Amino acid sequence: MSSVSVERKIYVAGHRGMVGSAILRRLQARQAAGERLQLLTRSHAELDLTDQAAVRDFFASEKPDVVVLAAAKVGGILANNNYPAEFIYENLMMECNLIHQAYQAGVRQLLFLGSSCIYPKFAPQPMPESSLLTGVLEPTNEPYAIAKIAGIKLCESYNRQYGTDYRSVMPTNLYGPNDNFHPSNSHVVPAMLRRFHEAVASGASEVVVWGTGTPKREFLHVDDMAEASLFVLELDRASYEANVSPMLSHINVGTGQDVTIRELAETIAHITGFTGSLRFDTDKPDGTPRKLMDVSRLAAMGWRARISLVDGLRDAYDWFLAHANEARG
Ligand SMILES: NC(=O)C1=CN([C@@H]2O[C@H](COP(=O)(O)OP(=O)(O)OC[C@H]3O[C@@H](n4cnc5c(N)ncnc54)[C@H](OP(=O)(O)O)[C@@H]3O)[C@@H](O)[C@H]2O)C=CC1
Ligand SMILES: C[C@H]1O[C@H](OP(=O)(O)OP(=O)(O)OC[C@H]2O[C@@H](n3cnc4c(=O)[nH]c(N)nc43)[C@H](O)[C@@H]2O)[C@@H](O)[C@@H](O)C1=O
Repeated sequence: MSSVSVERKIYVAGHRGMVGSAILRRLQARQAAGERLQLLTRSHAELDLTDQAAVRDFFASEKPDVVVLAAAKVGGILANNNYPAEFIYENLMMECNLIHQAYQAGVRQLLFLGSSCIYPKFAPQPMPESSLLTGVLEPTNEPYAIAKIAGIKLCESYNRQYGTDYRSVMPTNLYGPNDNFHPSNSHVVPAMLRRFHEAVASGASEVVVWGTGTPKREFLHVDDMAEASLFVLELDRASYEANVSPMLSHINVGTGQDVTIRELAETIAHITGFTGSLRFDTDKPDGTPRKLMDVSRLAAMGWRARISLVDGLRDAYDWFLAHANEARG
């Protein structure tokens, strides 16, 4: 007897962003290999996800089976600190609209992307999922973190009350193709790739690095993140539920290894060919001293990161060189 697979209609929200585009690339590759998938996307200009009525109409007419929520107001430490109202308002609105309207339209499965900044500033290291809501948050990104925590709790609440299958992954700091290379609003990896590249091009003898250089961060290449996202989304429900609980259902995604910001700067100097000196601008915030993910929950489910930091940074830099004119920022 031949089995006929049912075509799934998957809506990737935020498909033009770094993570959404990486997830879309993987899904398109599977589609090209013959998998029965219908991929649904809308740019920000076509559908403003903070607009409740527009999101309601979109879900009512398109009725996707699965939603990947990779759209968000995103930025580095300074952007979070400078625009707290935008970070809390836009993220809460997008999450409420998408999760509620997905439920209303009968969406079976949804994957919400949060962030490692949901954990307390001084959480135990590495940070297990259970450290959520056990302490005070890092002030530079508290509004964004509160919105991300609300996203987790929205998914859990709809699951508990309505029996939906809405899952959450918490990525560590990400980087890779399609990143935002804005000089001041971006995250540290794209900011440094650009700044060191420009220093080499201009013959500058010094590059400024924000903060003291002592904070530690864990970095995951976006292709690993895309793979992990689809891995979690597609785990059968019994396996997923065996590893989570209804009120602690999110899953950390990372490499389980971190480096200091100084070490990151030295590695990026090497990759870009910068041989001058580093100057640490201690007027800029350090943020959380350390945020290393405990990735044992995801490892127990069967997924591990594959791309090393050096290989991943080279790939991101190659992408930047090839797309210098069109890169965001
Ligand atoms: N980058 C990182 O280091 C990390 C990211 N994450 C999370 O991963 C997810 C994806 O992040 P990332 O890909 O880096 O972010 P990007 O900024 O690269 O992409 C975000 C996407 O969301 C879209 N978007 C933003 N606002 C709206 C809106 N009002 N309506 C419709 N679309 C909108 C953007 O469109 P447009 O650009 O046109 O506005 C963009 O396509 C987010 O949830 C983020 O919080 C978590 C941890 C680390
Ligand atoms: C993903 C994560 O991203 C943010 O938190 P963050 O981890 O602090 O991320 P960041 O990449 O901006 O900085 C990491 C470290 O690097 C240092 N640093 C040095 N030089 C530059 C620099 O040139 N740019 C930036 N941005 N940082 C620099 C910087 O001072 C800090 O010590 C939040 O949005 C948070 O909400 C979130 O989710």
